[in-house]
Amino acid sequence: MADLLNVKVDELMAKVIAKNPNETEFHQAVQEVAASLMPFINENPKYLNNKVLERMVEPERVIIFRVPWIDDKGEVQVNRGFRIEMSSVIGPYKGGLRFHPTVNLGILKFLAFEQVFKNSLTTLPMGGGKGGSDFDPKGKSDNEVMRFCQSFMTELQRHIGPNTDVPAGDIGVGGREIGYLFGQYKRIKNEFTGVLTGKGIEYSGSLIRPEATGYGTVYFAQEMLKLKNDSLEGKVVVISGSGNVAQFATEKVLDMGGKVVTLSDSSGFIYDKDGIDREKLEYVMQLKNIRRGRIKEYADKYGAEYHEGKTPWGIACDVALPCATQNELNEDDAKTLVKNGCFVVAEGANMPSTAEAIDVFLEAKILYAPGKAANAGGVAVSGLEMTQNSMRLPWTREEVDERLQQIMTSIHDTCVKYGREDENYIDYQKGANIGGFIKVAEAMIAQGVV
Ligand SMILES: NC(=O)C1=CN([C@@H]2O[C@H](COP(=O)(O)OP(=O)(O)OC[C@H]3O[C@@H](n4cnc5c(N)ncnc54)[C@H](OP(=O)(O)O)[C@@H]3O)[C@@H](O)[C@H]2O)C=CC1
Ligand SMILES: O=C(O)CCC(=O)C(=O)O
Repeated sequence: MADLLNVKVDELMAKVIAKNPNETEFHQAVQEVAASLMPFINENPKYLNNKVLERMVEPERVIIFRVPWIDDKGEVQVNRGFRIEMSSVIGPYKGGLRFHPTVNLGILKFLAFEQVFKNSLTTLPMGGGKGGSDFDPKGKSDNEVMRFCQSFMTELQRHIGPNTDVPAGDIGVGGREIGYLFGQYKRIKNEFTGVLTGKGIEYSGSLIRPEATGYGTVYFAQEMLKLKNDSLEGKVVVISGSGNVAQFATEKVLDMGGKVVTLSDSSGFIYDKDGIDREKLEYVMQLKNIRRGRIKEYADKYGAEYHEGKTPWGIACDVALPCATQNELNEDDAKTLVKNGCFVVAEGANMPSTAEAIDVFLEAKILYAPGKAANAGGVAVSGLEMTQNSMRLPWTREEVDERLQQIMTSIHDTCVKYGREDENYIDYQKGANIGGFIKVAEAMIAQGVV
Protein backbone atom coordinates (compact mmCIF):
# COMPACT_ATOMS: atom_id res chain seq x y z
CA MET A 1 0.00 0.00 0.00
CA ALA A 2 2.74 2.44 0.99
CA ASP A 3 4.42 1.77 -2.37
CA LEU A 4 1.21 2.47 -4.29
CA LEU A 5 0.75 5.77 -2.44
CA ASN A 6 4.36 6.74 -3.14
CA VAL A 7 3.77 6.09 -6.84
CA LYS A 8 0.72 8.38 -6.79
CA VAL A 9 2.70 11.13 -5.05
CA ASP A 10 5.59 10.66 -7.52
CA GLU A 11 3.18 10.86 -10.48
CA LEU A 12 1.66 14.09 -9.18
CA MET A 13 5.08 15.55 -8.45
CA ALA A 14 6.39 14.65 -11.90
CA LYS A 15 3.55 16.68 -13.43
CA VAL A 16 4.00 19.59 -11.00
CA ILE A 17 7.75 19.75 -11.66
CA ALA A 18 7.31 19.52 -15.44
CA LYS A 19 4.70 22.30 -15.47
CA ASN A 20 6.49 24.53 -12.96
CA PRO A 21 10.20 24.08 -13.66
CA ASN A 22 12.73 25.67 -11.28
CA GLU A 23 10.07 26.53 -8.69
CA THR A 24 11.77 24.53 -5.96
CA GLU A 25 9.91 25.99 -2.98
CA PHE A 26 6.59 25.32 -4.70
CA HIS A 27 7.65 21.71 -5.38
CA GLN A 28 8.67 21.36 -1.72
CA ALA A 29 5.32 22.65 -0.42
CA VAL A 30 3.28 20.43 -2.75
CA GLN A 31 5.40 17.35 -2.01
CA GLU A 32 4.97 17.85 1.74
CA VAL A 33 1.19 18.17 1.44
CA ALA A 34 0.75 15.38 -1.13
CA ALA A 35 2.83 12.85 0.83
CA SER A 36 0.94 13.52 4.03
CA LEU A 37 -2.53 13.66 2.38
CA MET A 38 -2.28 10.73 -0.03
CA PRO A 39 -3.36 7.97 2.41
CA PHE A 40 -6.46 10.02 3.31
CA ILE A 41 -7.27 10.84 -0.32
CA ASN A 42 -6.84 7.21 -1.26
CA GLU A 43 -9.39 6.18 1.37
CA ASN A 44 -11.86 8.72 -0.08
CA PRO A 45 -12.06 7.99 -3.82
CA LYS A 46 -14.33 10.99 -4.52
CA TYR A 47 -11.29 13.22 -4.00
CA LEU A 48 -9.27 11.09 -6.42
CA ASN A 49 -12.06 10.91 -9.02
CA ASN A 50 -12.64 14.66 -8.90
CA LYS A 51 -8.89 15.27 -9.24
CA VAL A 52 -9.09 17.68 -6.33
CA LEU A 53 -5.37 17.82 -5.55
CA GLU A 54 -4.44 18.10 -9.24
CA ARG A 55 -6.73 21.14 -9.46
CA MET A 56 -5.49 22.65 -6.21
CA VAL A 57 -1.86 22.78 -7.40
CA GLU A 58 -2.88 24.85 -10.43
CA PRO A 59 -3.47 28.52 -9.52
CA GLU A 60 -6.81 29.91 -10.68
CA ARG A 61 -4.92 32.93 -11.98
CA VAL A 62 -1.35 34.31 -11.96
CA ILE A 63 -0.76 38.00 -12.56
CA ILE A 64 2.74 39.30 -13.33
CA PHE A 65 3.35 42.96 -13.98
CA ARG A 66 5.94 45.70 -14.39
CA VAL A 67 6.42 48.15 -11.50
CA PRO A 68 8.32 51.24 -12.67
CA TRP A 69 9.13 53.97 -10.14
CA ILE A 70 11.56 56.83 -9.65
CA ASP A 71 14.16 56.78 -6.87
CA ASP A 72 15.39 59.77 -4.85
CA LYS A 73 18.18 60.43 -7.36
CA GLY A 74 15.60 60.82 -10.11
CA GLU A 75 16.55 57.52 -11.75
CA VAL A 76 13.95 55.14 -13.15
CA GLN A 77 13.84 51.75 -11.39
CA VAL A 78 11.90 48.71 -12.57
CA ASN A 79 10.68 45.86 -10.37
CA ARG A 80 8.42 42.92 -11.01
CA GLY A 81 5.04 42.56 -9.29
CA PHE A 82 3.04 39.38 -8.77
CA ARG A 83 -0.32 38.22 -7.45
CA ILE A 84 -1.07 34.51 -7.30
CA GLU A 85 -4.83 33.92 -7.04
CA MET A 86 -4.66 30.30 -5.97
CA SER A 87 -8.17 29.38 -4.84
CA SER A 88 -11.44 31.25 -4.37
CA VAL A 89 -13.55 28.20 -3.64
CA ILE A 90 -14.35 29.07 0.01
CA GLY A 91 -14.02 32.86 -0.15
CA PRO A 92 -12.23 35.79 -1.79
CA TYR A 93 -8.50 35.24 -2.43
CA LYS A 94 -6.73 36.22 0.79
CA GLY A 95 -3.05 36.40 1.67
CA GLY A 96 -0.14 38.73 2.13
CA LEU A 97 2.23 40.69 -0.08
CA ARG A 98 5.98 40.14 0.29
CA PHE A 99 8.54 42.76 -0.74
CA HIS A 100 11.97 41.14 -0.71
CA PRO A 101 14.74 40.82 -3.33
CA THR A 102 14.41 37.00 -3.28
CA VAL A 103 10.74 37.09 -4.34
CA ASN A 104 9.99 35.02 -7.44
CA LEU A 105 7.12 33.03 -8.90
CA GLY A 106 8.01 29.77 -7.13
CA ILE A 107 8.22 31.35 -3.69
CA LEU A 108 4.88 33.12 -4.08
CA LYS A 109 3.23 29.96 -5.42
CA PHE A 110 4.42 27.97 -2.41
CA LEU A 111 3.07 30.67 -0.12
CA ALA A 112 -0.26 30.86 -1.97
CA PHE A 113 -0.63 27.06 -1.89
CA GLU A 114 0.03 26.94 1.86
CA GLN A 115 -2.38 29.85 2.34
CA VAL A 116 -5.30 27.85 0.91
CA PHE A 117 -4.97 25.20 3.65
CA LYS A 118 -4.24 27.75 6.36
CA ASN A 119 -7.22 29.93 5.56
CA SER A 120 -9.48 26.89 5.47
CA LEU A 121 -8.25 25.91 8.96
CA THR A 122 -9.22 29.31 10.38
CA THR A 123 -12.93 28.42 9.85
CA LEU A 124 -13.44 31.82 8.18
CA PRO A 125 -14.62 32.22 4.55
CA MET A 126 -11.30 33.05 2.88
CA GLY A 127 -9.73 31.61 -0.25
CA GLY A 128 -5.97 31.65 -0.78
CA GLY A 129 -3.62 34.03 -2.54
CA LYS A 130 -0.22 35.65 -2.18
CA GLY A 131 1.70 38.35 -3.98
CA GLY A 132 4.59 40.72 -3.82
CA SER A 133 7.62 42.02 -5.57
CA ASP A 134 11.39 41.67 -5.77
CA PHE A 135 11.55 45.27 -4.49
CA ASP A 136 13.77 45.63 -1.40
CA PRO A 137 12.43 48.21 1.08
CA LYS A 138 15.69 47.99 3.07
CA GLY A 139 17.74 51.17 2.75
CA LYS A 140 14.98 52.99 0.83
CA SER A 141 13.58 56.32 1.99
CA ASP A 142 9.91 56.61 2.96
CA ASN A 143 9.32 58.57 -0.25
CA GLU A 144 10.87 55.82 -2.37
CA VAL A 145 8.75 53.18 -0.62
CA MET A 146 5.67 55.35 -1.21
CA ARG A 147 6.39 55.82 -4.92
CA PHE A 148 7.00 52.10 -5.32
CA CYS A 149 3.77 51.20 -3.49
CA GLN A 150 1.77 53.66 -5.59
CA SER A 151 3.11 52.18 -8.81
CA PHE A 152 2.53 48.62 -7.56
CA MET A 153 -1.09 49.41 -6.65
CA THR A 154 -1.74 51.25 -9.92
CA GLU A 155 -1.63 47.85 -11.62
CA LEU A 156 -2.79 45.60 -8.77
CA GLN A 157 -6.03 47.54 -8.24
CA ARG A 158 -7.45 46.09 -11.47
CA HIS A 159 -7.34 42.61 -10.00
CA ILE A 160 -8.40 43.01 -6.37
CA GLY A 161 -11.43 44.17 -4.39
CA PRO A 162 -13.13 43.53 -1.05
CA ASN A 163 -15.16 40.66 -2.51
CA THR A 164 -12.50 39.43 -4.95
CA ASP A 165 -9.02 39.46 -3.49
CA VAL A 166 -7.89 41.06 -0.24
CA PRO A 167 -4.10 41.37 0.18
CA ALA A 168 -2.26 42.11 3.46
CA GLY A 169 1.34 42.26 4.72
CA ASP A 170 4.12 39.68 4.85
CA ILE A 171 7.92 40.04 4.86
CA GLY A 172 8.86 43.65 4.04
CA VAL A 173 5.23 44.82 4.06
CA GLY A 174 4.06 46.33 7.34
CA GLY A 175 1.83 49.21 8.40
CA ARG A 176 3.76 51.80 6.38
CA GLU A 177 3.46 49.89 3.10
CA ILE A 178 -0.20 48.94 3.65
CA GLY A 179 -0.97 52.64 4.24
CA TYR A 180 0.61 53.73 0.95
CA LEU A 181 -1.06 50.86 -0.93
CA PHE A 182 -4.48 51.64 0.55
CA GLY A 183 -4.13 55.36 -0.21
CA GLN A 184 -3.43 54.66 -3.86
CA TYR A 185 -6.27 52.14 -4.18
CA LYS A 186 -8.74 54.59 -2.70
CA ARG A 187 -7.53 57.38 -4.93
CA ILE A 188 -7.90 55.34 -8.13
CA LYS A 189 -11.17 53.57 -7.28
CA ASN A 190 -12.78 56.44 -5.38
CA GLU A 191 -14.10 54.02 -2.79
CA PHE A 192 -13.32 53.28 0.86
CA THR A 193 -13.57 49.53 1.28
CA GLY A 194 -11.86 46.72 3.13
CA VAL A 195 -9.67 45.87 0.15
CA LEU A 196 -6.55 45.38 2.29
CA THR A 197 -6.07 44.15 5.85
CA GLY A 198 -3.42 45.20 8.30
CA LYS A 199 -4.63 48.77 7.85
CA GLY A 200 -3.90 51.45 10.45
CA ILE A 201 -6.40 51.64 13.27
CA GLU A 202 -7.29 55.21 12.26
CA TYR A 203 -8.55 54.09 8.85
CA SER A 204 -10.53 50.93 9.66
CA GLY A 205 -7.82 48.46 10.58
CA SER A 206 -8.42 45.92 13.33
CA LEU A 207 -6.98 46.01 16.82
CA ILE A 208 -4.66 43.02 17.42
CA ARG A 209 -3.89 42.47 13.68
CA PRO A 210 -0.23 43.52 14.11
CA GLU A 211 0.10 41.19 17.10
CA ALA A 212 -1.99 38.33 15.72
CA THR A 213 0.53 36.08 13.96
CA GLY A 214 3.02 36.09 16.83
CA TYR A 215 0.35 35.84 19.51
CA GLY A 216 -1.43 33.07 17.61
CA THR A 217 1.76 31.03 17.26
CA VAL A 218 2.29 31.17 21.01
CA TYR A 219 -1.38 30.38 21.72
CA PHE A 220 -0.96 27.32 19.51
CA ALA A 221 2.22 26.21 21.33
CA GLN A 222 0.38 26.66 24.62
CA GLU A 223 -2.50 24.47 23.35
CA MET A 224 -0.06 21.70 22.41
CA LEU A 225 1.53 21.88 25.86
CA LYS A 226 -1.87 21.95 27.56
CA LEU A 227 -2.69 18.58 26.05
CA LYS A 228 0.40 17.28 27.87
CA ASN A 229 -0.64 18.98 31.13
CA ASP A 230 2.20 21.41 30.65
CA SER A 231 2.53 25.13 29.82
CA LEU A 232 4.99 27.78 28.66
CA GLU A 233 5.58 28.92 32.23
CA GLY A 234 9.31 28.78 32.92
CA LYS A 235 10.22 27.46 29.46
CA VAL A 236 13.33 28.66 27.62
CA VAL A 237 12.34 29.78 24.13
CA VAL A 238 14.51 30.32 21.07
CA ILE A 239 13.03 32.62 18.41
CA SER A 240 14.42 33.49 14.99
CA GLY A 241 13.66 36.72 13.13
CA SER A 242 13.06 40.12 14.74
CA GLY A 243 10.25 41.39 12.53
CA ASN A 244 6.50 41.49 13.08
CA VAL A 245 5.97 37.83 13.93
CA ALA A 246 9.07 37.42 16.11
CA GLN A 247 8.37 40.60 18.10
CA PHE A 248 4.82 39.68 19.09
CA ALA A 249 5.69 36.02 19.67
CA THR A 250 8.28 37.30 22.16
CA GLU A 251 5.68 39.53 23.83
CA LYS A 252 3.20 36.67 24.25
CA VAL A 253 5.85 34.26 25.57
CA LEU A 254 6.63 36.88 28.24
CA ASP A 255 2.90 37.14 29.06
CA MET A 256 2.84 33.37 29.55
CA GLY A 257 5.86 33.28 31.85
CA GLY A 258 8.45 31.95 29.38
CA LYS A 259 11.95 33.26 28.75
CA VAL A 260 13.03 34.24 25.21
CA VAL A 261 16.81 34.12 24.78
CA THR A 262 17.39 34.74 21.06
CA LEU A 263 16.26 36.90 18.13
CA SER A 264 17.86 37.21 14.70
CA ASP A 265 17.89 38.93 11.34
CA SER A 266 19.44 37.97 8.03
CA SER A 267 22.87 39.08 9.33
CA GLY A 268 23.04 36.95 12.50
CA PHE A 269 21.48 36.29 15.91
CA ILE A 270 21.72 37.62 19.45
CA TYR A 271 21.80 35.35 22.51
CA ASP A 272 20.74 36.97 25.76
CA LYS A 273 21.15 34.44 28.59
CA ASP A 274 19.21 36.69 30.97
CA GLY A 275 16.21 36.76 28.67
CA ILE A 276 14.63 39.50 26.57
CA ASP A 277 12.40 41.37 29.00
CA ARG A 278 9.72 43.94 28.10
CA GLU A 279 12.08 46.88 28.15
CA LYS A 280 14.53 45.10 25.84
CA LEU A 281 11.66 44.07 23.57
CA GLU A 282 10.54 47.69 23.35
CA TYR A 283 14.09 48.53 22.27
CA VAL A 284 13.90 45.83 19.54
CA MET A 285 10.57 47.27 18.31
CA GLN A 286 12.04 50.76 18.07
CA LEU A 287 15.20 49.41 16.44
CA LYS A 288 13.38 47.35 13.82
CA ASN A 289 10.16 49.28 13.18
CA ILE A 290 11.30 52.89 13.48
CA ARG A 291 15.06 53.06 13.04
CA ARG A 292 15.13 49.99 10.74
CA GLY A 293 18.52 48.96 12.17
CA ARG A 294 20.28 45.59 12.60
CA ILE A 295 19.82 43.17 15.52
CA LYS A 296 23.55 43.37 16.28
CA GLU A 297 22.84 46.73 17.92
CA TYR A 298 20.94 44.84 20.66
CA ALA A 299 24.12 42.95 21.56
CA ASP A 300 26.09 46.19 21.65
CA LYS A 301 23.51 47.84 23.91
CA TYR A 302 22.82 45.00 26.35
CA GLY A 303 26.14 43.12 26.27
CA ALA A 304 24.50 40.00 24.80
CA GLU A 305 26.32 37.55 22.52
CA TYR A 306 26.13 38.23 18.77
CA HIS A 307 26.73 35.46 16.25
CA GLU A 308 27.32 36.88 12.78
CA GLY A 309 25.95 34.88 9.85
CA LYS A 310 24.46 32.17 12.11
CA THR A 311 20.98 30.94 13.02
CA PRO A 312 19.99 30.40 16.68
CA TRP A 313 19.18 26.67 16.60
CA GLY A 314 22.35 25.66 18.47
CA ILE A 315 21.14 27.36 21.66
CA ALA A 316 19.66 24.89 24.16
CA CYS A 317 15.93 25.45 24.70
CA ASP A 318 12.58 23.82 25.49
CA VAL A 319 10.67 25.56 22.72
CA ALA A 320 11.73 26.81 19.26
CA LEU A 321 9.67 29.33 17.29
CA PRO A 322 11.10 29.88 13.79
CA CYS A 323 9.68 33.28 12.80
CA ALA A 324 11.93 34.54 9.98
CA THR A 325 11.62 32.84 6.59
CA GLN A 326 11.37 29.61 4.58
CA ASN A 327 13.99 26.86 4.95
CA GLU A 328 15.78 28.62 7.77
CA LEU A 329 15.99 25.41 9.84
CA ASN A 330 17.66 22.36 8.26
CA GLU A 331 18.14 18.70 9.20
CA ASP A 332 21.29 19.34 11.25
CA ASP A 333 19.58 22.21 13.08
CA ALA A 334 16.62 19.95 13.88
CA LYS A 335 18.92 17.21 15.21
CA THR A 336 20.76 19.77 17.35
CA LEU A 337 17.50 21.15 18.75
CA VAL A 338 16.21 17.68 19.65
CA LYS A 339 19.59 16.63 21.11
CA ASN A 340 19.60 19.73 23.31
CA GLY A 341 16.17 18.92 24.72
CA CYS A 342 13.84 21.05 22.59
CA PHE A 343 10.43 19.36 22.61
CA VAL A 344 8.13 21.99 21.08
CA VAL A 345 8.51 23.57 17.64
CA ALA A 346 5.77 25.95 16.46
CA GLU A 347 6.34 27.64 13.12
CA GLY A 348 5.59 31.37 13.07
CA ALA A 349 7.13 31.62 9.61
CA ASN A 350 5.87 29.87 6.47
CA MET A 351 7.74 26.59 5.75
CA PRO A 352 10.76 27.52 7.91
CA SER A 353 11.74 23.85 8.38
CA THR A 354 13.13 21.88 5.46
CA ALA A 355 11.48 18.53 4.62
CA GLU A 356 14.41 16.71 6.25
CA ALA A 357 14.10 18.81 9.42
CA ILE A 358 10.39 17.95 9.66
CA ASP A 359 11.27 14.26 9.37
CA VAL A 360 13.61 14.65 12.35
CA PHE A 361 10.83 16.26 14.44
CA LEU A 362 8.28 13.61 13.44
CA GLU A 363 10.66 10.73 14.13
CA ALA A 364 11.57 12.21 17.53
CA LYS A 365 7.82 12.56 18.19
CA ILE A 366 8.22 16.02 19.67
CA LEU A 367 5.38 18.56 19.50
CA TYR A 368 5.80 19.96 15.98
CA ALA A 369 3.25 22.47 14.59
CA PRO A 370 3.52 23.40 10.90
CA GLY A 371 3.15 27.06 9.92
CA LYS A 372 -0.20 26.57 8.20
CA ALA A 373 -1.66 25.78 11.62
CA ALA A 374 0.57 27.65 14.06
CA ASN A 375 0.82 30.99 12.22
CA ALA A 376 -2.81 31.12 11.03
CA GLY A 377 -3.66 33.73 13.68
CA GLY A 378 -2.49 36.55 11.41
CA VAL A 379 -4.78 35.76 8.54
CA ALA A 380 -7.55 34.86 10.99
CA VAL A 381 -7.52 38.38 12.43
CA SER A 382 -7.33 39.69 8.86
CA GLY A 383 -10.59 37.78 8.35
CA LEU A 384 -11.96 39.50 11.46
CA GLU A 385 -10.82 42.84 10.03
CA MET A 386 -12.85 42.06 6.90
CA THR A 387 -15.87 41.28 9.08
CA GLN A 388 -15.52 44.57 11.00
CA ASN A 389 -15.10 46.47 7.70
CA SER A 390 -18.26 44.87 6.30
CA MET A 391 -20.21 45.77 9.43
CA ARG A 392 -18.52 49.19 9.61
CA LEU A 393 -18.17 48.52 13.32
CA PRO A 394 -14.88 48.03 15.18
CA TRP A 395 -14.45 45.47 17.94
CA THR A 396 -12.48 46.07 21.12
CA ARG A 397 -9.01 44.68 21.66
CA GLU A 398 -10.39 42.14 24.14
CA GLU A 399 -13.07 40.95 21.70
CA VAL A 400 -10.62 40.41 18.85
CA ASP A 401 -8.09 38.70 21.11
CA GLU A 402 -10.75 36.39 22.50
CA ARG A 403 -11.85 35.43 18.97
CA LEU A 404 -8.20 34.88 17.99
CA GLN A 405 -7.73 32.53 20.95
CA GLN A 406 -10.93 30.66 20.06
CA ILE A 407 -9.76 30.26 16.46
CA MET A 408 -6.31 28.98 17.50
CA THR A 409 -7.96 26.49 19.87
CA SER A 410 -10.26 25.37 17.09
CA ILE A 411 -7.33 24.90 14.68
CA HIS A 412 -5.57 22.91 17.37
CA ASP A 413 -8.67 20.74 17.87
CA THR A 414 -8.87 20.12 14.12
CA CYS A 415 -5.22 19.02 14.05
CA VAL A 416 -5.84 16.69 16.98
CA LYS A 417 -8.95 15.25 15.31
CA TYR A 418 -7.21 14.38 12.05
CA GLY A 419 -3.66 13.92 13.32
CA ARG A 420 -4.10 11.60 16.30
CA GLU A 421 -1.85 8.57 15.84
CA ASP A 422 -2.33 6.98 19.26
CA GLU A 423 -3.10 7.83 22.87
CA ASN A 424 0.06 9.89 23.28
CA TYR A 425 0.99 11.21 19.88
CA ILE A 426 -0.55 13.78 17.53
CA ASP A 427 0.94 14.24 14.07
CA TYR A 428 0.07 17.94 13.67
CA GLN A 429 1.42 18.04 10.12
CA LYS A 430 -0.99 15.35 8.98
CA GLY A 431 -3.81 16.87 11.07
CA ALA A 432 -3.34 20.34 9.57
CA ASN A 433 -3.14 19.06 6.01
CA ILE A 434 -6.22 16.84 6.24
CA GLY A 435 -8.18 19.39 8.30
CA GLY A 436 -7.39 22.20 5.85
CA PHE A 437 -8.01 20.02 2.80
CA ILE A 438 -11.48 18.66 3.58
CA LYS A 439 -13.40 21.96 3.49
CA VAL A 440 -11.69 23.10 0.29
CA ALA A 441 -12.16 19.71 -1.38
CA GLU A 442 -15.84 19.45 -0.45
CA ALA A 443 -16.48 22.99 -1.72
CA MET A 444 -14.70 22.17 -4.99
CA ILE A 445 -16.81 19.08 -5.53
CA ALA A 446 -20.01 20.99 -4.66
CA GLN A 447 -19.18 23.76 -7.14
CA GLY A 448 -18.45 21.38 -10.03
CA VAL A 449 -15.50 21.38 -12.40
CA VAL A 450 -14.70 25.07 -12.53
N1 LIG B 1 3.17 39.13 9.02
C1 LIG B 1 2.24 38.20 9.11
O1 LIG B 1 1.10 38.47 9.52
C2 LIG B 1 2.56 36.79 8.77
C3 LIG B 1 3.84 36.39 8.47
N2 LIG B 1 4.10 35.06 8.27
C4 LIG B 1 5.45 34.61 7.98
O2 LIG B 1 6.30 34.94 9.07
C5 LIG B 1 7.64 35.15 8.59
C6 LIG B 1 8.14 36.51 9.06
O3 LIG B 1 7.28 37.51 8.54
P1 LIG B 1 7.19 38.96 9.19
O4 LIG B 1 7.65 38.92 10.58
O5 LIG B 1 5.86 39.49 8.86
O6 LIG B 1 8.23 39.75 8.29
P2 LIG B 1 9.15 41.00 8.67
O7 LIG B 1 9.57 41.57 7.39
O8 LIG B 1 8.49 41.84 9.68
O9 LIG B 1 10.40 40.31 9.39
C7 LIG B 1 11.11 39.29 8.76
C8 LIG B 1 12.24 38.87 9.65
O10 LIG B 1 12.85 37.70 9.10
C9 LIG B 1 14.20 38.00 8.73
N3 LIG B 1 14.50 37.40 7.43
C10 LIG B 1 13.87 37.64 6.26
N4 LIG B 1 14.46 36.96 5.27
C11 LIG B 1 15.47 36.29 5.84
C12 LIG B 1 16.44 35.40 5.34
N5 LIG B 1 16.49 35.07 4.05
N6 LIG B 1 17.33 34.86 6.22
C13 LIG B 1 17.29 35.20 7.54
N7 LIG B 1 16.40 36.05 8.06
C14 LIG B 1 15.50 36.57 7.23
C15 LIG B 1 14.28 39.51 8.62
O11 LIG B 1 15.62 39.94 8.76
P3 LIG B 1 16.15 41.14 7.82
O12 LIG B 1 15.50 42.37 8.37
O13 LIG B 1 17.62 41.11 7.97
O14 LIG B 1 15.70 40.82 6.43
C16 LIG B 1 13.34 39.91 9.75
O15 LIG B 1 13.98 39.80 10.99
C17 LIG B 1 7.57 34.95 7.08
O16 LIG B 1 7.84 33.60 6.78
C18 LIG B 1 6.10 35.24 6.77
O17 LIG B 1 5.69 34.63 5.56
C19 LIG B 1 3.13 34.11 8.40
C20 LIG B 1 1.85 34.46 8.67
C21 LIG B 1 1.44 35.82 8.77
O1 LIG C 1 -3.35 38.52 6.75
C1 LIG C 1 -3.33 38.02 5.65
O2 LIG C 1 -4.19 38.18 4.81
C2 LIG C 1 -2.21 37.14 5.20
C3 LIG C 1 -1.17 36.77 6.19
C4 LIG C 1 -0.16 35.94 5.47
O3 LIG C 1 0.39 36.37 4.49
C5 LIG C 1 0.09 34.59 5.89
O4 LIG C 1 -0.72 34.01 6.61
O5 LIG C 1 1.12 34.01 5.48
